[in-house]
Amino acid sequence: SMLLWTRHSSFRLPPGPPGLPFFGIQSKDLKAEPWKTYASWSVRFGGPILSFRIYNRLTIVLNKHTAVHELLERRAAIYSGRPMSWMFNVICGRGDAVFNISGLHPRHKIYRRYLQGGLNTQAVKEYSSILEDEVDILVHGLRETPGQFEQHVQRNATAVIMKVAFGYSVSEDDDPFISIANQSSKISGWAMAPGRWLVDYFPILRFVPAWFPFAHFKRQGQEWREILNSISDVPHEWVKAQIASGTNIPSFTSRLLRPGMSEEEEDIVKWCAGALYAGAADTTVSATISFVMLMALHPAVQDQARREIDSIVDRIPRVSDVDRFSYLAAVLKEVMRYAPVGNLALPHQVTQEDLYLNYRIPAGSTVVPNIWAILHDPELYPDPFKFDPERFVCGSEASTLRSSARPGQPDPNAYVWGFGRRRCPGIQFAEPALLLTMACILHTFIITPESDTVAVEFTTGITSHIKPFGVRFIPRHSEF
Ligand code: HEM
Repeated sequence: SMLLWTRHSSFRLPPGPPGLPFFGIQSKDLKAEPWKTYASWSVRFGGPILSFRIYNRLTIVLNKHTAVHELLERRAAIYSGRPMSWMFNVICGRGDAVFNISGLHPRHKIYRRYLQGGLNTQAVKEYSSILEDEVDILVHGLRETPGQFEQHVQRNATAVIMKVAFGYSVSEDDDPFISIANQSSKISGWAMAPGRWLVDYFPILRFVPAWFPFAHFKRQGQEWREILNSISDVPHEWVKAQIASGTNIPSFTSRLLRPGMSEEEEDIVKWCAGALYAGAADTTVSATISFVMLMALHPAVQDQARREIDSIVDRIPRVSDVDRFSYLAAVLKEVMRYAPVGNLALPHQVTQEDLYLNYRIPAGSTVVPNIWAILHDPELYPDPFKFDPERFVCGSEASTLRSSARPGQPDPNAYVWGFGRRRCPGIQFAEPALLLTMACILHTFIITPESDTVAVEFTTGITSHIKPFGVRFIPRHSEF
């Protein structure tokens, strides 16, 4: 096929499992924690990078930090694409979304500029009161109904990003914007499921007319396209109506909208605001859940973090305090290392044929960075399955959030946010937001497991977290 044709054809592809003729590797083989499967293939087949096929599409997995730095960062000019999903991008019409658009498309640069403008340190200061109001609601919820811990964390993440993106206040239950957002991410998950849609592998099928007996995918795709289009307009139109009636509160969208904007410019604002929800909701929830579970399992770490917070503030922490919590910053790094939110980041696509360590990387291959394997590489992180924030404690009083890790143990921030031109644009927002949540929870509660015997297991998905087990939130003070 086109994909495997190459001018470096005398060089071998990276090693990997051959899979079945025609089918290649089947998606069911990658159902549970595929990052661990990929890491084990590196041992079995040898070498820091692997390749395997699903139908006719080649995936290259990067299991070593050296490969990730060399390819996704140093050679970012040709490694910043996204794999083409015919079902999702073309038939469902989502190709212009920030996450899906090619890094070579001129719009990608504009998106990144808008996102950086709306999520930098200065902008985050303007969102402080949103974060603080919402974390107070979270802490109150944990006090009232600790058994619904996951729902409280989910509500918090959603409410924060809806207010930041659109100035919209989420209501108590059955919020229409939340059901829209959930519907959209559910459909996206189905439409992007690898191996599910033959048209992703044999794009010629997209020309099959929708009435054709086996063209279920096409009728399904057209239906999803209409739903996705109409629901991504809802919050945007809501902001415009608020602005028109003079009742809007400042948000990412309202700051960028100007009278007389072209349709094209408005479309860009809409896709960027939509990406905020998609980028922030599940990631923040995963990190927070893993943090709570790890605190329940590691009381000494929990105590030390709380002593630091108590020594700095004698009230509920605020955004302006979080830079001073250096041990807590080390805890966050270790949570993200031990339980990475995105174990495989998002797949990149290489847009030109390349050669690495004498392996050929054909143009169009999907390139998957195995962040989990890197963060559990014993050469970088001795005893990698041990949870230990001391790895990242610098010793100096002046150490801050952005200080680098102790020599020898690289800062996980170099990996957990992805790579090169596609690196997460939400870091400067996500870090203080997470530190605030962590500090407020530890200030208010002591977290203990309900049972002495709990096994640490992880969920599988684009994001992953420790599977919640029963925990108690024991209040340290009575409310006011
Ligand atoms: C714990 C929190 C978070 C983690 C671990 C995280 C991680 C990531 C990762 C791994 C990627 C893919 C990078 C790549 O392709 O190499 C990504 C992309 C992205 N993230 Fe985040 N993220 C987090 C929070 C956020 C937040 C809060 C926002 C927005 C407010 C956000 C917005 C985005 C966007 C828009 C992209 C797509 C960038 C592109 O395709 O060019 N993320 N993130």
